[in-house]
Amino acid sequence: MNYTFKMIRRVAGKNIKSLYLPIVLSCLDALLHMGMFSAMVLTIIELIGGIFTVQKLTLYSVILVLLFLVRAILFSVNYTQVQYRGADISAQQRLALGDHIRSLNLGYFNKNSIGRLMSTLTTDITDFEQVLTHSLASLIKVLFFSALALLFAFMVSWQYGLIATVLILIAFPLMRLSGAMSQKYGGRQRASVSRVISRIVEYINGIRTFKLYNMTGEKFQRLDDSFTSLKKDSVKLELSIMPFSISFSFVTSLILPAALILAPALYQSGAIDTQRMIALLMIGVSLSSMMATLGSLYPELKYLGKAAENILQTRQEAPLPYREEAAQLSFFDVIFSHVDFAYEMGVPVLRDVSFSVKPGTTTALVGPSGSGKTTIISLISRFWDVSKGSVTIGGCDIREQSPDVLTGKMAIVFQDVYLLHDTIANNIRVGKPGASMEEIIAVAKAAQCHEFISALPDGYDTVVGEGGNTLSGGEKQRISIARALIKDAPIVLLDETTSSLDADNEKEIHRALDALMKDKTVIVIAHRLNTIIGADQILVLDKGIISERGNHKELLAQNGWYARMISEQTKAREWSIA
Ligand SMILES: Nc1ncnc2c1ncn2[C@@H]1O[C@H](COP(=O)(O)OP(=O)(O)OP(=O)(O)O)[C@@H](O)[C@H]1O
Repeated sequence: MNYTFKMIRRVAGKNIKSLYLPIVLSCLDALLHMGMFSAMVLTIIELIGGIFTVQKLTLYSVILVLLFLVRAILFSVNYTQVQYRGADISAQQRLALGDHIRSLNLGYFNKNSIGRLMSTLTTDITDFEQVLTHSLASLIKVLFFSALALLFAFMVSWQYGLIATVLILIAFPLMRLSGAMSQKYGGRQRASVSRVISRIVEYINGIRTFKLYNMTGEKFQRLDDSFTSLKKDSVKLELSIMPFSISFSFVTSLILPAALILAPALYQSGAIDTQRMIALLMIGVSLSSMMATLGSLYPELKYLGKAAENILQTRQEAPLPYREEAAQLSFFDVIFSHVDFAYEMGVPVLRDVSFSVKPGTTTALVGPSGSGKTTIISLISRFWDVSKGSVTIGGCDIREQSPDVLTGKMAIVFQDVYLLHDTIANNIRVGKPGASMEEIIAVAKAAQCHEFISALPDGYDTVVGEGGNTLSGGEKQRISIARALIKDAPIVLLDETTSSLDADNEKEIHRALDALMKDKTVIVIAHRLNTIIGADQILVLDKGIISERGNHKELLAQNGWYARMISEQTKAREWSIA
């Protein structure tokens, strides 16, 4: 239990204070519960003793009603406070985790499935809130009440107190075992839940492909398998806890028969009077019912405590390091010096890459698929850090810069445009939060998308589907260029996408890109070589090495890969025109 408490304390941090009120109120409730219990015992004792009067009946009734009212008030105060604090804690935890996840190296997302992250941000945090606001307080109340009941048992009859203590001591290891099982198999079941979430996300994202290949329904085996394994792990969890829970319940349920046998025996031997006998029986009933609650609460708390462990694991992931007092970026050349990089140890992706890009110039990256072009862009934006060598901007090593500051200086247009499920205006505004409508329309015009946006029934207020599903590829692309334009960042990183567009769209996108690239430090991944003929510098990558460099003319003169590709693409164009 110590471990679970430690985990909860570490995750809760200063939120641990939220526990104080529910715990104090729960203990108070346990005391009042005990008061009601005593009033009932007295009533029964007096009824049996034949000394019950109307005055006493009135007195006990008033006491019981008052205690009931106070408990009801306490309960509603506690309940509303707990709901309020619980929602607050969840929101804080989610925001803090979201912030933390944003600061992590992209390598973290390679190692961890989306399902694991989603279940940490949803189920784990909700479960943690449940621990903090309900389960722990309930556990403490049960323990407090049981301790009081046991104390009374000793006061009424030390023999019964001793028997009840021995039974509880025998039952405790069983309870701990049920908790250990809950922790072990609960962890596996939680991992299964993560896998199911991953598969569902995969299924929804790929629904078009799955339909095309008739892989929907029962045929999407990976989804089915994840459901089956979740079912198995859930059953295993229940079955692993059950023997210990049942044994615990069996041993603790003996507390009541022990009272039923011992109380009359002690009474007959003259060791206790009628009142004590009745009190003993009532204590037996309460104690065994408290133990039954404890038997289910303890493994539940252990299961929920696992959520704290998952949250902590994510929080302990080290963010990208940077120096708080790093020099401010004011000059925006980009220099790669002898850069080596590998996503996985022993699999080099870039080797000894050196080049520089001056402000106001354009450098194009070309080369076969998998040669490392996107990786170069990812290193400039610090999605990853180099393994060897350095990348500097304005003379500063980018590893000293906070990722937020760095990406603030960059406008990035990816091949796969992601638009939020929001209005077109807000999607453009992502580039400059708080931008006015005039600014948005100005950049939309420059990005050649004002016309088609204005033609939509709701214009800039049109809500696009998540990922931008309701727009064409070219339209999404131009909106993403408008978003980059409004950011007006000094460095522009482009993954050019004209290959899948028709001629009109391509022309429009090029006009939009010209506006975006004007006077900036531009690095562009080019798939169609005819689009980069005017670039100041062209770097040809081959298996992570720069194999050719120069401008269009110089590379043609080198008569290497670039010259060959230009001639092939020219031939292909001639054929398509013919
Ligand atoms: N996140 C990743 N984890 C592991 N390996 C990766 C990752 N991203 C890319 N790679 C590998 O690194 C190599 C370079 O990939 P990169 O995407 O930089 O190539 P590229 O030249 O941009 O290719 P393309 O033109 O097809 O987009 C490839 O072998 C690729 O499989």
